[in-house]
Amino acid sequence: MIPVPSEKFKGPVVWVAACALIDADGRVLITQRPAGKDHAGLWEFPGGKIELGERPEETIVRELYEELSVEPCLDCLEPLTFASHAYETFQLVMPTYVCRQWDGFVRPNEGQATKWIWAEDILKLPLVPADKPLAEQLAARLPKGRRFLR
Ligand SMILES: Nc1nc2c([nH]c(=O)n2[C@@H]2O[C@H](COP(=O)(O)OP(=O)(O)OP(=O)(O)O)[C@@H](O)[C@H]2O)c(=O)[nH]1
Ligand SMILES: [Mg+2]
Repeated sequence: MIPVPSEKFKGPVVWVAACALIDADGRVLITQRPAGKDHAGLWEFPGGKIELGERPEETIVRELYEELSVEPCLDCLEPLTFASHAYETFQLVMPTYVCRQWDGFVRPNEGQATKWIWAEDILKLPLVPADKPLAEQLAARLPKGRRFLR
């Protein structure tokens, strides 16, 4: 069920871009928000706020390098879906991609925990509130057994 914002809700729209990296076996990278950030301790897909003048794909390339030292292939970012969620102070809109090709190895740069996990197991983690539909989409698109997108 999608939460409907109350009519009194006046918070700004915040645009964020996120990306599920998928490894050769079909596992998905998920990261834990570090202490000091909102939703600390909850799990999310790597990414961040879209800056002025950026395409969401460029945000992902920048954020994944800053946060994890990996460089996703810009042309390999495949749109998955988007999240829309009314937080208390802002309305999140978050285009979300998948990517299966990148340069480098995951090295968390912000002290955040990371996990490579099967899509269906993501739903067992405490997720940031907007992310449950994203995890459900991924679990639906990555078949069980051999887990390939198509
Ligand atoms: N990266 C990311 N942010 C998410 C997800 N789901 C979700 O609600 N958010 C929310 O989007 C907001 C912005 O994301 P962020 O904190 O990653 O932004 P950022 O990397 O630019 O961080 P900064 O503002 O500390 O530099 C946060 O309130 C975060 O909780 C998600 O799956 N990934
Ligand atoms: Mg971030």
